[in-house]
Amino acid sequence: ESYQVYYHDGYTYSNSEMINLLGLKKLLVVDLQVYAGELQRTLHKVELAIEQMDREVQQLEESRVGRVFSAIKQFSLLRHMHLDWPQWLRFMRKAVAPEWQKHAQALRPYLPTKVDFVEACKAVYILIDVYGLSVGDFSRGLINGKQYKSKRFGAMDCFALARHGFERRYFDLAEAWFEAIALTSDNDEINRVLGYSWALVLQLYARNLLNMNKKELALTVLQRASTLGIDDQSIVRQLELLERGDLKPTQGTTLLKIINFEHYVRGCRGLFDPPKGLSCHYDFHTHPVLRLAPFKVEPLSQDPYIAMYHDVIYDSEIEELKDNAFPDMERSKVYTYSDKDGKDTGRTSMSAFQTDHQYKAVTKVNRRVMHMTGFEVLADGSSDELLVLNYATAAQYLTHSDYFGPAYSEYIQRGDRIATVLFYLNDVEQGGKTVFPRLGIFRSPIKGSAVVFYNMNSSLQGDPRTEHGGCPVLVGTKWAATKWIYSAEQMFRWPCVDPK
Ligand SMILES: O=C(O)CCC(=O)C(=O)O
Ligand SMILES: [Fe+2]
Repeated sequence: ESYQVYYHDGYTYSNSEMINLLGLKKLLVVDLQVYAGELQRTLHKVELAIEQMDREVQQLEESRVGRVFSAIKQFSLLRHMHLDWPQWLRFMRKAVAPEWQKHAQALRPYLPTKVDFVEACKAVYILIDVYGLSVGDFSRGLINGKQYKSKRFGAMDCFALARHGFERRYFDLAEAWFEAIALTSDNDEINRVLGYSWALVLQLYARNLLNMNKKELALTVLQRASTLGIDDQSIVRQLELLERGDLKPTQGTTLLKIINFEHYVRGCRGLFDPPKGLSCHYDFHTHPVLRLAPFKVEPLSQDPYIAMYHDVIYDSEIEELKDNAFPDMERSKVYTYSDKDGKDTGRTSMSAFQTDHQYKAVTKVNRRVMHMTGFEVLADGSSDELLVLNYATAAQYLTHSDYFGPAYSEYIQRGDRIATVLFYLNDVEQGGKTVFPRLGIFRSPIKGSAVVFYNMNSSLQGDPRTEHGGCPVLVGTKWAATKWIYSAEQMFRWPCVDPK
């Protein structure tokens, strides 16, 4: 079995990149195994030598008591100390399995960077914040009342997340993560091998408590250190400083509050009321083929027009789209932000554009978009290529608009994104809703359905009410496909709308 390691700009929290990371881990474990084997053989040799030296020391000890060292013993000791010991000193400095160490070191550039790691921490914090989860429950795999067996954080995970919160001054959530460490079943892990110490954990925990103005509790935590058998000078010092009142609390903060964050969160939690006064209907008219097979349309909003279309993409097409897109998926970009590579923490999905005619499913889906909307999508510049998306657990697309506005460089030729068709390619176990915060509308993904919405008003200006987002996936993964349709080509297809 061989594993290929791909190097690219960072690891997103995503299925395809986790597969790469797993491959890397397997390679490194092999290196470490060989290293361990060599270490064991070396250890065995050293132990044999120690045994022998111990025996010699015993015999020399007897000579010392009698104060008679035979000429042989004298010579042998002198030779050993002069010739053997420099060898042993050299031996101790020598690397074990150096070529395997070199191999492992060479893989270092492929390890996730600080940026990747911070983004992963952020993703967890966003999940907790958006869904209002209890850190204690979440860390043990209890999510909205459902116990997930394989989803448990270890002590090191909880500590890393606590530290992230502490460093970013999210003291309340950090406290919950510090507490979660105690709930893990492997909390002896800290202190082992890599030199993390309980002393450090307790100090940061106490500091965090102080910042939350819980000085008494902070003192208790530090005092507990000695009963836990932790003997560390820095704890004693911190205790003194705290008792003397020399440590002052730092002001905390909360997670970034984006525009309409409150509404976004309400939508993601499914707390909006269902739309009123709209009823489902069959669409027989948008295209002649619909007379035979009408679409099932569930309107969500009349103005701006938003509707859910049911059973508009077949399972076989879905499989074809996913299979073809998966190997080409890259971190999704955001074009309207100034960030130069387009990578944005607000959009953490992976995606790949699929050219029309690249394979049958794309052609069929594009044609269906035309039947659903009555818009042209195949003519040059009339739409973006179909974008197949995968949101891993915790991935999301924060609130945004799909239109660009007049500053868009191709505004004159292409117009703007008049409509969006978003196909759902699977059911998501928990989370992953599409939310329109300003309109109080949300929808959970349903495999085979699509949301269709018009982004522009009847005078062809971007309609800010169409602002929407893809909520973080809480459990499972989310597959979707987006078709963005541009206005210029639709000149004669734009439905007449009653200006009210
Ligand atoms: O994934 C979602 O629910 C939203 C996707 C979206 O907004 C887009 O692709 O433009
Ligand atoms: Fe969008």
